[in-house]
Amino acid sequence: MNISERFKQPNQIAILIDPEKCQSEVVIRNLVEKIHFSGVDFVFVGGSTVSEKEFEQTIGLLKQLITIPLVIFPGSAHQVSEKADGILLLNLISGRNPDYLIGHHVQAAQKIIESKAEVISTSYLLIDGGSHSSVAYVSQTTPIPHNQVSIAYNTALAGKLIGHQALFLDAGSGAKHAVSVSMVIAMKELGQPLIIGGGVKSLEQINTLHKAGANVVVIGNKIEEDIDFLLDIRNYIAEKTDK
Ligand SMILES: CC(C)=CCC/C(C)=C/CC/C(C)=C/CC/C(C)=C/COP(=O)(O)OP(=O)(O)O
Ligand SMILES: O=P(O)(O)OC[C@@H](O)CO
Ligand SMILES: [Mg+2]
Repeated sequence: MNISERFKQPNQIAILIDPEKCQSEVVIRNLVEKIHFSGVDFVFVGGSTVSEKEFEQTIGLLKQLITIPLVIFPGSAHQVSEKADGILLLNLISGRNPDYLIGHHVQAAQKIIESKAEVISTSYLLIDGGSHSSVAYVSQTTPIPHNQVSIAYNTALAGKLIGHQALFLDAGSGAKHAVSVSMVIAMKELGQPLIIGGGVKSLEQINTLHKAGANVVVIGNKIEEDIDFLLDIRNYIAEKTDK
């Protein structure tokens, strides 16, 4: 099954590895071992302020170690690699910065074709999560207010009409509040694979987002703070599979 087909499955989890924060080989090996044991569905790799060298080192090692789909979640054109299985070709359509609507894409286009990674064109909406996120800062864009479901819906609808294959709502790394259940439920109507991230720190939140219709819940910071959360995730996945 290719990645865009996999994204349509329910109740999935992706772990985000930010190369900027994961430089030691020992740390990465240990993390990958726990990720495999946990049974999560994807590893996403990317960050808003990653250097090319950090990115290349991390993706090179991950490619050797990872047995589940490795998907690039790039913050800039230099985060493209032939070593990944897929790449989220993000369009930051909650913002109005042309660099994040088409600029980085032009810079990356040749490298993406050469990489042969599966390209998943993705509407990327930044939703206010109660703290100023790195993505908002780097992209110099303003997130959609947390409770403005109709603005988010119309933005995502435009992305779907443009032809994007997936929809990613991100409250921003380390958000105080994850994307709301009412926003997730509203977005489900669009019938696109729905990826939700930012500020998810508990199994309860994962479960609530899954029940609301998120196909993929992305966890970044929580694993950086507490790697053993992957054991809790393992139990969560086992329980879901039993049902
Ligand atoms: C077309 C290509 C190849 C790149 C541009 C892609 C676009 C439009 C990106 C959107 C904006 C952006 C900067 C996204 C970065 C996404 C990401 C991986 C965020 C998570 O990590 P950090 O924001 O680094 O989190 P921390 O602040 O915790 O380090
Ligand atoms: O680090 P956290 O808060 O889990 O966020 C993950 C990701 O969606 C950020 O772009
Ligand atoms: Mg970062």
